[in-house]
This record gives sequence, C-alpha cells and structure tokens, in this order.
Amino acid sequence: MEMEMNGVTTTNTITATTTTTSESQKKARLAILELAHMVSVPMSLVAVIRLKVPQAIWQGGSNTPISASQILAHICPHGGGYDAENLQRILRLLASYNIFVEHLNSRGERKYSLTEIGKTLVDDTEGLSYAYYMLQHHQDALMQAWPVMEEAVKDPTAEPFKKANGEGAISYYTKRPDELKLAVKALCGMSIPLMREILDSYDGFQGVETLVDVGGNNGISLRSIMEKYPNVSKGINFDLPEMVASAPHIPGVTHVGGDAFESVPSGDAIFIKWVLLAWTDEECKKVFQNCYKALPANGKVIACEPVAPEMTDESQRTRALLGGDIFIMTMYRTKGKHRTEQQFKELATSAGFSRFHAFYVDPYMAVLEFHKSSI
Ligand SMILES: C[S@@+](CC[C@H](N)C(=O)[O-])C[C@H]1O[C@@H](n2cnc3c(N)ncnc32)[C@H](O)[C@@H]1O
Repeated sequence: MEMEMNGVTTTNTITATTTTTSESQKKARLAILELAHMVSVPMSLVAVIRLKVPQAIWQGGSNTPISASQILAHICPHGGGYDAENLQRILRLLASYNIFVEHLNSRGERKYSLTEIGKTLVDDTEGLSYAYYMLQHHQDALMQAWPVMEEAVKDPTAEPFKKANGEGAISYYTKRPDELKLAVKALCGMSIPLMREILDSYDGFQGVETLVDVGGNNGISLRSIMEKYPNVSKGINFDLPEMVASAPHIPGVTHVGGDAFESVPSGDAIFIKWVLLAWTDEECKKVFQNCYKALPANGKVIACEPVAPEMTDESQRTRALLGGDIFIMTMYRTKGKHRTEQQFKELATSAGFSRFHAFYVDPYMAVLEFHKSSI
C-alpha cells in the first residue's frame, strides 16, 4: 500500500516482503516434506494391490463405497487378524492421490470407492490390468537398484540394477520364471488398452500385408492389429529366442527368435513398440539400419514409444515421462532414454529414412512413422 510518509512506506514494504518470504519458505518446507514422504505413495499402492483391495471394492462392477472393515471382510472372510485401521490409513493417503474416492459421513465413518485411476488396477476378463506394471516395478530386485542410482552419474558403463543384482534386468528375468511371468503380465496389462487407443485413431496399418513386430514379446500387439486390420495376413513376431520360446499360438503369426542388432525379418512394414527406449543412440541407429534393409522401397517403420517433452514443466505428462526416463536409466540401460520427437527424427534420418510423422494418439506413447521413400 502506497503511504505518503516515506518511513511508513518503508516499514510496510519490509513487513510485506518478510511475510511473502516466510509464506514461500513455509510452502517450500511443505513441498520438501511431501517429497520426503513420496515413497509412501507407490508402496501404499503396492500394498493395496497385494491385498486385492481394488477387486474387493469393484465387486464385478458395482464399485459401491465400502469401509476398510468391509473391504477386509471380502479379502479375508475368516478374519485373520487384519487391521482395518491401518488399511484405512493407507486408503486415506491414496484417496489424496485420486486412486480412491473417500465418502465421509456425519459420524466420521469413511468409505471408499474406485476412481478412474483406481479402476486401472482391476483385472479385465483376460486377468490383466495396470496392477502388474505397478508390482513389476516394485519387486525386490528393482528396489535394490534405487539406493545406488547415483552410480549412473558416477559410472554410466553399467546400470544401477546390474550393480545391485550382479546382472542386467532382462537376463535376470529370463532366468526366473516367476519374474518373467510378471514382466510379461505387466507388458500385456499396459499394451492392451494402449493398442485399443492406437487402433481407434491411427490407420497406418492399412495396405500392409506382412507386418513384423520387432521386440514383440509374446505377440499380443500383433494379435490386436491383425484383429482390427484383416489386410495384415501375415504377422512375424520377432524377439529374443528365450522370449518367443514361450509365446502362445496366434492365428496368422509366426514367432521368430533372433537379435535385432544382427538383422530383422522382412515385411511391408515394421512395428516396434516400447523397445527403443531401452537402447543407446548407437544401438537404435543400428536397428533402424537393419529395418531399412528389411523394408521394400515404399516401406515404413511404425514405432510406438514414449516421446519426451522438449520443455520441462510441472504437468502430469512431463512428470510421468521424465519419471519413466529415470526408471530406464536405473533399471535397463544408463544410456537408454526417453527421446524427444527431434531426437527420434535425427536417429531415423541418420539410418537413411527420409520422411517422418508423429501422431500423438495417447498422452504417454506416440506413434512415429519413418518412411523409406520421400513421397
Ligand atoms: C519393454 S518390452 C516391449 C514388448 C512389446 N513390444 C510391448 O510393447 O509390449 C521390450 C522387448 O524387446 C525385446 N528385445 C530386447 N532386445 C532385443 C533384441 N536385441 N532383439 C529383439 N528383441 C529384443 C525384449 O525381449 C522385450 O520383449
């Protein structure tokens, strides 16, 4: 406030500045405490998934608000000493992150239903959901890598996962059937809704007869593409031999084991989803060159990958993508990364591709087309 007397003006200015500073300091201290306690959030999510809380509330679609004791009655009908108060503490935290809706009545009783985010944790008819992605990311071997994350800065020659567990993540999973099963369920749980989204809004599979999926894992993406596009009469699911060894039979799909750094099978188009992020720039270039060789003159690569934003901001999209980037650095490859659209373009151009289009069909993953011909 402007005052006529200089002395008063000065005093008021100092008071205002002091108040602003102390307000911003309070906010800063609160922000640091929220971050310091942040680990409670994913671990609470893991706990409710392991306890099967989402299914207990969902009850085949009713999603009727129920209390922590009622949830426990579903989970453990014969008692078992489970503690409803502690479950409610977990549910309250997760309600603050919009996983559950909290319904508080006048007697102070709390009941919970699932939000749209919470519903992503409920298994579909194929027994899949995002719950497995959450569990996979927080299993013991991966959790061992976080405390040594700074090693990725000090010595980027081996990823923190390897330093903590003595071997790389892929080799770790492939030697352990339970961990491998969880990894496949995590991939499929995320892939099925994403593929639905892609196929609803992207029509680049039209006119393709033979489609190769590089790093296609068990072939589930090819299955959904071929269901929607019958013109894709031949699908080649290409992955490491140990991965395709247990892949299921899918009509029209041939599973081929091999190494994309050596060569990739030929087709009219090559699909590659959620694979490039785990490779270095040199490795991506090598695989793009192998794809170029395997395609006809009018062929294209259809990549589907997270695309990092150019600008750093506080949005949920930026945080989800940059968080995923750190996950890759820590678990899979210190020099694997989430790339920007421009970085993808440069990689593909360096391998000989002449035309590039990006389709932002989903907030997390974009479809990126790399064409051999310039028309
Ligand atoms: C994150 S998964 C993605 C799987 C699938 N494309 C999806 O979207 O669900 C990465 C896949 O790349 C495969 N992969 C890794 N290195 C490979 C290589 N050198 N050649 C072929 N496939 C490879 C892995 O075995 C794994 O199945």
